[in-house]
Amino acid sequence: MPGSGKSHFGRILEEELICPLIDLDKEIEEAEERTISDIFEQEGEEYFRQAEARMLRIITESQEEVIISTGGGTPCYHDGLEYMNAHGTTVYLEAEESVLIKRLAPKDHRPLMVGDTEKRVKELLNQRLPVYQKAKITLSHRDPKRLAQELENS
Ligand SMILES: Nc1ncnc2c1ncn2[C@@H]1O[C@H](COP(=O)(O)OP(=O)(O)O)[C@@H](O)[C@H]1O
Ligand SMILES: O=C(O)C1=C[C@@H](OP(=O)(O)O)[C@@H](O)[C@H](O)C1
Ligand SMILES: [Mg+2]
Repeated sequence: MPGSGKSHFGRILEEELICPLIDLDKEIEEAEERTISDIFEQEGEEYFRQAEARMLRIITESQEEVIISTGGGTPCYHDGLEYMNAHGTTVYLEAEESVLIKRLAPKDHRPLMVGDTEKRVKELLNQRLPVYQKAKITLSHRDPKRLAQELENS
C-alpha cells in the first residue's frame, strides 16, 4: 500500500544486504522526466500502469540481484505480482490502516490519495489485499533487520 514504508524499508535493506536498491517510481520519473503526479495528471492512470509494468520488466531483465521497491499498485496491474513471484522473492509490507491514514494525510503528494484519505485507504486496501496476500513473504513486524536475515537465509 502507498505509505506502508516500501521506499523506507528498501533503503535499509540495501545497507543490510549490501544489494543495490531500485525505486520503481524514481526510475519512471527519471525516464519520463516528470513526477508521478504529473504523469497521472497529464496522461491518466492507464498510461502510468503501462509505464510501471514496462519499467518493472526492464529492471528485472537487466539486473542480476537487486531490491526493487515498487509502487503500491505495481502488483495489482498487468499481472505484476505473478510476474514478480516468477522472478524473485516478493515481500508484502503490512501496515495498519490507521498508520496508513495518518501517513497519507491530505498534504501528501500521492495522486491516488486525493479526497477523503480514510475512505480511499479503506477502498484500496479492500481491493488490493487479495493480491498482496499472494506475496511470498508477508512482513507484519516493522524490523527491517529481521527481514534482511530472513532473506539471507531463504
Ligand atoms: N517504519 C516506519 N516508521 C516510521 N515512519 C515510517 C516507517 N516507514 C515509513 N515511514 C514514513 O512514512 C512515509 C511513507 O513511507 P514510504 O517509504 O515513502 O512509503 P511507500 O514507499 O510504501 O509509499 C515516509 O514519510 C516515511 O518516512
Ligand atoms: O498505490 C498506487 O497505486 C501508487 C503508489 C505510489 O507509490 P508508493 O506506494 O511508493 O507511494 C505510486 O506508484 C503511484 O502514486 C501509484
Ligand atoms: Mg514509495
